[in-house]
Amino acid sequence: MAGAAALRRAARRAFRTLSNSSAPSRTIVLPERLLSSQASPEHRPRPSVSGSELGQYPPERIRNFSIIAHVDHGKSTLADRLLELTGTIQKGHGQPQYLDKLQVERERGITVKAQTATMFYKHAVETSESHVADTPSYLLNLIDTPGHVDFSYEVSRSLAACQGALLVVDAAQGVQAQTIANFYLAFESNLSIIPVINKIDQPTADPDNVKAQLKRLFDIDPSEALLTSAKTGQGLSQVLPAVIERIPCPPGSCDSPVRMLLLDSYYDEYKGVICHVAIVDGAMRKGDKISSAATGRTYEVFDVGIMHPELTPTGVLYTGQVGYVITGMRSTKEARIGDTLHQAKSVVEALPGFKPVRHMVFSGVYPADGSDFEALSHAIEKLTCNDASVSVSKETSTALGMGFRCGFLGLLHMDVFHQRLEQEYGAQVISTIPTVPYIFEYGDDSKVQIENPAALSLNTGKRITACWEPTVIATIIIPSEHRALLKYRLPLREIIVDFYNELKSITSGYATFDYEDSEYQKSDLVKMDILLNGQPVDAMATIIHNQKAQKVGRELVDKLKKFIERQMFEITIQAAIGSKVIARETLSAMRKNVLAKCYGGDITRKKKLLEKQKEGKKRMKRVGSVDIPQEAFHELLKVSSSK
Ligand SMILES: Nc1nc2c(ncn2[C@@H]2O[C@H](COP(=O)(O)OP(=O)(O)OP(=O)(O)O)[C@@H](O)[C@H]2O)c(=O)[nH]1
Repeated sequence: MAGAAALRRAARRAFRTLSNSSAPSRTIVLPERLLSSQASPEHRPRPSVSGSELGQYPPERIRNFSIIAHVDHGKSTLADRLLELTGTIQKGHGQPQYLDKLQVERERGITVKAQTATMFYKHAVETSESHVADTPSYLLNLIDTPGHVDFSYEVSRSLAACQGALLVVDAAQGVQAQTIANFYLAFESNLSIIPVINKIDQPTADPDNVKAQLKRLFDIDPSEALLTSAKTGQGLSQVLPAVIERIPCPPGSCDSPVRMLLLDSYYDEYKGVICHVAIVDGAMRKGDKISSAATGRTYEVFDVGIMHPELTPTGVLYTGQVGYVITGMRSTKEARIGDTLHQAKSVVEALPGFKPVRHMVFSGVYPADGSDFEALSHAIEKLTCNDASVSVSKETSTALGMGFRCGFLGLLHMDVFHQRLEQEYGAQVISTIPTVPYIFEYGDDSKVQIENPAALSLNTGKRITACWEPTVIATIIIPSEHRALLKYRLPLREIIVDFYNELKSITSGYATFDYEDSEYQKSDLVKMDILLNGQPVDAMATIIHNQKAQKVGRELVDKLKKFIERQMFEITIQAAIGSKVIARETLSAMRKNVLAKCYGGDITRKKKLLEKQKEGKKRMKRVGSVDIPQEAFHELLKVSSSK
């Protein structure tokens, strides 16, 4: 039987080899510098903005708005056009979706992180008496948000800094699942919603049909819809006037002590923790002392400014403005998202903050090489500064050593987190089978939430009396000629793998899907262990429905047999529930006498062959008795969740 350490080393190396060989090559795209001597004056970005300039924008001349939509309906492209229109970035800056700054966003073509940009815009107003055009200047804060359901937490946080939202809908696809979800997020936050029917340049665009959908589903007056093409620029000139005329200015008292909402934070290697804030009352200046309502700690304001669209120091931020502040915070544990920062020593009422995040999917994250644990720990700490919606706690696996149990908002979020760990911090990781949080109740009425199946001990002497699993309310839109909108309650476990892909494939890519978390439901669940040569591989334990266990167990061992390489000795692969083995496969040994064909006494040739055999032994030692490629975990999950 292989020792735990050997098993651990084996698993790590096998994962690393596989992940290296299967990793697609990636191109690093770095944001271009904006300033260009070629830019025409109206398109040249402002190199700096002074505090006195900012002081010319009282709340009445400020509008804070988000762009929300279903995935790919054109939010980031529309944001580009608005940034160009206001001269915030140079026209044809050569980098589409400018606000999608992360490498992972550029590679996947999706927004995962909400981004704010401050724009200055002169608004022409016709006065009723003289018809003379007046052009007061406005300060507009635009927040581009992600469309994918996993990142709706980013959307709801962004909306807290806004009084209005542009609800972008693709003119050909019409209202989709996330259009509905995002509409309700904005509606429940009491925001003024401006419908923007985008992509009207497409041959299949049908804006009238989309207007009818907006009326039917959200009671939006068709005359309120703006028709645009973020691609050709058609209709874009109406967007910012509508923002100014239809979205209210931010509330707040200019004369009160400063009070602001901490919207987001991230870690910069050179500057430390950078907090994005929305100033609700008063003003914040460089050198001021501010306190956190959550921790009570006081900090000095080292730098303050706006995102224009890069960090632009202004020395001050006034009521209603959105910008950044750099203090002496050392980690984002100090910068709690949703916290109220306020003038030190003043007593202020804390702002409502945000709903706590609910983690839908948990998975173990381990260093591919055990000696990299400290480096991985550092990388995770820095990345969670940038993505505070991930929960992290240390855990130890017999198979994989020391690592972390991380909670994510969904599978895409998990994937993106792993990719960012690799790309931004050079960490090579092994992730275990994602699982959902189950609740188990014991005979003594105690309950335990299980985020790692291996942690469910059946030998506590306590009898499990009930189990619950999380469910979601899924919304599926099938744009067939009858345009069906389906709503189902589904176990969360059933949708975390492949559900979306399968839905897309059976509807030829037309169906869209969104879900919101719902309550826990009672379920008949069991823990299934996978044993290799009699030793349970904790990282492969799963919790599944009892009635599926037999079938899934058989398929799991079958799959593993295909993944595990033959060794110099026999390997048994078993699936077991408690002490009962429900499926078993045997991988026969591979035998070879390397010197069998070596006649005569050529010692160098013999040596070579023996060296080669040593290599083989090394691999055997390395493997212990098990070779588990990373993909095996995902394949195993597919088996266990799709039956
Ligand atoms: N034809 C046409 N294509 C557009 C228009 N606006 C955006 N697109 C294209 O639609 C695709 C998606 O655009 P994005 O701006 O990335 O969409 P998004 O809503 O920000 O996407 P997520 O951030 O992933 O939710 C890109 O290929 C754009 O070039 C438009 O008005 N007309």
